[in-house]
Amino acid sequence: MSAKPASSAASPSAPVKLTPMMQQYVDVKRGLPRDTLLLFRLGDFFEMFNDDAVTASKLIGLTLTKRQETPMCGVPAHAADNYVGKLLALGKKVAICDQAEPAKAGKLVRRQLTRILTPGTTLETAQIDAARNHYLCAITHDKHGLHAAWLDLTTGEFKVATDTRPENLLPILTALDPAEIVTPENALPAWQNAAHDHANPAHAALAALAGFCATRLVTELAPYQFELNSAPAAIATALGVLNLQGFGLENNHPALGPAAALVYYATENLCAKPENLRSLQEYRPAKTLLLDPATLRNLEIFNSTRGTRDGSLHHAINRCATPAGARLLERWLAAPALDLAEIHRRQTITGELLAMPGSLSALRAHLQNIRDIPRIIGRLQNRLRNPRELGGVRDTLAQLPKIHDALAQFAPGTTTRIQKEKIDLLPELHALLARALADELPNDINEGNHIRAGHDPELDRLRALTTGNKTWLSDLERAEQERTGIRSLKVKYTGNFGYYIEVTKANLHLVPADYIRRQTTVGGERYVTEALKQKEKEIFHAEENALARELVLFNELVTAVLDESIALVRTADTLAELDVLCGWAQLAREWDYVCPTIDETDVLEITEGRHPVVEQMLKNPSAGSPQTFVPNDTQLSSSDAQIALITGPNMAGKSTYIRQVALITLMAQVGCWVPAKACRIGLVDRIFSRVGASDDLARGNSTFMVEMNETANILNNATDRSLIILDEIGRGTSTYDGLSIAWAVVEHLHRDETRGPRTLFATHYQELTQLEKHLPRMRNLSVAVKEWNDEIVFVRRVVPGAADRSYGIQVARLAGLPLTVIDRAKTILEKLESEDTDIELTAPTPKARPKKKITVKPEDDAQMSLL
Ligand SMILES: Nc1ncnc2c1ncn2[C@@H]1O[C@H](COP(=O)(O)OP(=O)(O)OP(=O)(O)O)[C@@H](O)[C@H]1O
Repeated sequence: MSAKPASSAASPSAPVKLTPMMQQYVDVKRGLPRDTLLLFRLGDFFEMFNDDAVTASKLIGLTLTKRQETPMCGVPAHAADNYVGKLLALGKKVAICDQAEPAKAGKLVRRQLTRILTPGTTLETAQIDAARNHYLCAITHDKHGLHAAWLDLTTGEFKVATDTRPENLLPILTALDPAEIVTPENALPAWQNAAHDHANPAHAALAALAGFCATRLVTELAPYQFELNSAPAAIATALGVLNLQGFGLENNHPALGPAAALVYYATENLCAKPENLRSLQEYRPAKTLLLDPATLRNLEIFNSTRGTRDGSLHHAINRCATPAGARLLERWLAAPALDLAEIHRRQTITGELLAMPGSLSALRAHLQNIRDIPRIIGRLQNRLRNPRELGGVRDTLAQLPKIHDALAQFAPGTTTRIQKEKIDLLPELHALLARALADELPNDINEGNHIRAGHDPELDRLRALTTGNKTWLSDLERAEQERTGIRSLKVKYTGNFGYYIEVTKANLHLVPADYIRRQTTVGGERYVTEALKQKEKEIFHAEENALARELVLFNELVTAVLDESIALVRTADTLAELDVLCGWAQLAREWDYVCPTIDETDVLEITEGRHPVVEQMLKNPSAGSPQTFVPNDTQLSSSDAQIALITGPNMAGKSTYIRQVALITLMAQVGCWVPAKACRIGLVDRIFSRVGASDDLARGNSTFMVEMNETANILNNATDRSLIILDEIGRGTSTYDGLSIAWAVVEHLHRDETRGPRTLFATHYQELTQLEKHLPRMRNLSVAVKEWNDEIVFVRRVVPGAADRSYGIQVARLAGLPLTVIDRAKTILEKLESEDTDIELTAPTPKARPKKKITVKPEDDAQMSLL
């Protein structure tokens, strides 16, 4: 970790002599990085001191107190997870220092740092979203390109990637949405500086890289942690292998540097080697459909523009019953494989599931009861152990035979049935857990009572002692009541006092001589006897012994589960896949989806396509009555109808149409069925989009600059296999500049004689429609509206041919603009459209008169004359 020492816990101005406990605190704190808050266990609380206490109290509203001038605040130990979760969500790092032995009166308890929780390395259930992957990512950049590694510590997924062009890796990194990024010290400021240096040929890529880091928590490590020389050995040790050749990785793979940094950082934070790393895979951009960062955002793949999951594509096509399924769907959408066989396999399974609705619903019902095995195993392997996790394994294993039976309903030989072979029932492990674990399981191992009676004779014996002793106590109470004649006499227990006999004031004169007085209370006196003291020792001893025995048995069960971890995780992976595909089958049934044909051709043909998200929203609106989505066709091909230029009134449905084509393409390429009557798509290598206005003022980029950056990225990186959707390019500047840019962009996309990227271009620049005559692979489409009494009715139909006008004023009226403004706009429009340019001005006088026409000399450019 960046070895910046923490500020001393003691105030520098007052070199006070510290108590032994505070000295212990200061010693732990001194070893931590400066930005880490230390939670220090004191009995039932975790306390924070000094600056940490001030910071945390402000951030999460804890009450700040002072003890001997030391600011402090605390959280109850049993609720610490929630408070830590809040701090992590705010981008803080939290170190946990726990008691390493039971507290004994008058003796300083030994304490030790048990783990450092950071947004990217925490494993606690309360601190992570069950339905989302949780990545920690490390990146370096040098003259050979961008090198990255990412790790989901909750499941052990570990990958590396390298590319000479950062823009080829930023799509996947953005899609992974890491909770924390690790970089070498000072790398980020260098990228930020280079990003502003336009003379630097890599400046655009570095700007994008700096932009990717800007919104995330970045942790800096010393550059030597990224050293390539020592990396392979360090990684091999973490993975428990001799070398990395088995993973197809050469020792000089430049992403091993970042991978080694991740291993180091994870080890530091877990305060132990991460035990759930098993393999390291290489991600290759050329093998996946790339979705640019802008496209992920614009097409609302994982989050809607409002920042919610609701309204995203992931949300619309996620019908998973388990969190592991939802996470797999997220991974599939982040990196759709360009692998026809794999796409067809998923499509086929979906079809087979869909064909047997009864078996499908049975299967889904059983999947509902599956617990999150990959994360349970991850926590067990990394020392986060509690009885409920084991219960999760038991309950999941109990479901497997039912899932097996449900899969057996499908015809032998079907791909669906093949999944059955991949499910390991692990009957012995299930029998052991079912026999050993109690029905109701506590979350805290120290509560005991998680082992079922009858599983272990020794535990049963110890428990009988405890119960026997408790009976002895009630017998004692009765006997003493009789002996003393005090009917209100009670034998009681408190945590800090132990067992005692309580006698009320009125009866004190009846207390026998052998009672030893221990305490006076408001209502009476508390006594002990020699026999009671003796019994107390026995009880404590028996309880302690029973708990210790339970711990031994619990650890044996954990070992038994971890011995099968590979089979368990493999089975869990199969179940997650089945879950996604069952969900898709359900989705296809609910929304009448079709299985698309995916091949190597260059076409994109959709019959009666619908927007998967808008369709669902219209049907189930949060307010108002349900509406039906109007389907539309699409015919594109890189060698024929390559560019579709879509014109039409505002609000007609242009944006919806072009987005629906992109979303259907993405869905088809992850293997999902699609909202259409028929669909055929030649594999797409990248989906680009330039949609709507967004600015990046914080990083000094105006709306127009962002638009042009995104357009530049498209023109520089699109191939014949790409799909491009462009929405109103050039809108962010003056009309003529914008029109000229849009014009040139269309020409550029059409520049190759024979083929080009399949493109949908929505625009209000009516003038562009004339390009159809000159660009053979361009087609005009428009979204039809009906006109009635100077009003328009949206019919949402995409038809061949250009729109005749924009109907902007009619739409403005629908939007509620004052009628005076509408009337005035109409007058101006009529004048602008007529030969008469003399517009009578109303106050206040505009500074410039609107120009009416573009005047282009015919000799300027043959095509420009079209204007
Ligand atoms: N095919 C359709 N069926 C039903 N409703 C649709 C359809 N297409 C679009 N809509 C509805 O129309 C609204 C406007 O669509 P959209 O934003 O695509 O219009 P637009 O032509 O791009 O408008 P502008 O040019 O003003 O940006 C959408 O919010 C959606 O609710």
